[in-house]
Amino acid sequence: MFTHFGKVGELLESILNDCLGLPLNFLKEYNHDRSWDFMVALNYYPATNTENNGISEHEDGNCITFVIQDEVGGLQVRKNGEWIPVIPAAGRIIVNVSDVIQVLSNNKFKSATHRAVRKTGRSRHSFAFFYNIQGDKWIEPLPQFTEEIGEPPKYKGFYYKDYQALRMRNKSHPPSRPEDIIHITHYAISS
Ligand SMILES: O=C(O)CCC(=O)C(=O)O
Ligand SMILES: [Fe+2]
Repeated sequence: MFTHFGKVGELLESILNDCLGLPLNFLKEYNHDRSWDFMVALNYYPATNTENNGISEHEDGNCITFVIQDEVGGLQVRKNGEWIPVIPAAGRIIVNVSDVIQVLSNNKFKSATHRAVRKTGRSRHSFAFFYNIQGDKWIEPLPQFTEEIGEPPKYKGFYYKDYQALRMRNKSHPPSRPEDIIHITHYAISS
């Protein structure tokens, strides 16, 4: 299954490549190392009356994420400030664009803001596959979305592993102030 997801990721990446108008196989060649891909199984226990967030609002830090949720549902995506429930259906795979694509495309494609909300009295299970990029890759807005079209870059460049380390630190040493949690905006260039 893991290898199949990697292949589906490559296919989706090639579709994104075309949608972004990049040269043929550009993303495939840029992101050819599959060793940082990973998959997790998630269990969410029934919500209580006081707490129901299975996983709070966030964007994923990788390239493309696949989510498979069970029939209980609960995944929600934010669109124009509203939370839209992702209705579960057998065989359905949800695809989220994540932070690396947002940076490379200089915000042409946005990283999906999503969360999982537990239902009162129901347990929920999901899988997430993170199609990733190797840690030593330098990530910055591509010239096709900046200098070639006269747009300023919206992000400073960074090594992917440094961003991942900062995100891990969010978890191992959660900052007391929510505004100190590291998001991709950490690298944003204010205009
Ligand atoms: O459980 C889900 O439906 C989503 C999980 C998720 O967003 C994540 O692990 O990043
Ligand atoms: Fe996520």
